[in-house]
Amino acid sequence: MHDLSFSYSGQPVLESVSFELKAGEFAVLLGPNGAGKTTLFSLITRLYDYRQGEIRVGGLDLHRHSVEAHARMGVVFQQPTLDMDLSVRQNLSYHGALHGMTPAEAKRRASQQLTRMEMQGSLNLRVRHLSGGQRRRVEIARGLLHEPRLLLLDEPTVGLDIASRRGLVEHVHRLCREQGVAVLWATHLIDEVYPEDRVIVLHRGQVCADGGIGDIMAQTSSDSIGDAFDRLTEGETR
Ligand SMILES: Nc1ncnc2c1ncn2[C@@H]1O[C@H](COP(=O)(O)OP(=O)(O)OP(=O)(O)O)[C@@H](O)[C@H]1O
Repeated sequence: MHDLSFSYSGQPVLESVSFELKAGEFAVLLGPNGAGKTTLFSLITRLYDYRQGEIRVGGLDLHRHSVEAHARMGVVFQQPTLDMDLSVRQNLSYHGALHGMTPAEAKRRASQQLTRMEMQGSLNLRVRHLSGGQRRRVEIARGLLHEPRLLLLDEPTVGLDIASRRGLVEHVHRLCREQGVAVLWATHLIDEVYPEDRVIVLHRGQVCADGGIGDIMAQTSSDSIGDAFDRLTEGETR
């Protein structure tokens, strides 16, 4: 994205945000509450429209090629969006149908993605009967069903216990390595950052740092990544 700005009723929330992700890159969009992470996701997914700046997915401009650009991205929203009374299979089949897959193709891909998420045994279970961590994994499997180039996750570990949180962070890092999909993971939790991740720090609607952990520590003359974020966000990340 390039020079993206957005306001709610005249109140600026994003100011000239620019960054680019490469295939297979895991980028953490790190910012305290209210930094503008969800707003940024809402613009990429076109829940809101933007007038200033440009967003491209796989080279396609989101305004001019909306349908094709959306076919190239998978999204896990902050609030769960699975149908609780349908089975995992039915939730995934419906998503597959929306992306033009035949039932057989959707079934094959669902079983492949669920196996990757170590959830193959849950295909016929109702979502209501799954734990919070399992539901999140199903949402990720659904987000990857149509083989997008970009996977967006907005604070996907909210409400999960520590073990489920760690498991999910590990799973998505592995998927990113194995499938070459670019991942944009929004969070305010420093401990979800892996040493090799790229970190884009968003503070009050602006990107105030972008790079590897080592670069960001050097830029801020900090001894630890926690210290660096405190300096960049004036202590709002904790
Ligand atoms: N629909 C809206 N109308 C007006 N202001 C909004 C709206 N949604 C968000 N905001 C404001 O925009 C700013 C950015 O909010 P946003 O939800 O994008 O931040 P965030 O980084 O995702 O925070 P969180 O971690 O709490 O989800 C906040 O000041 C918020 O109050």
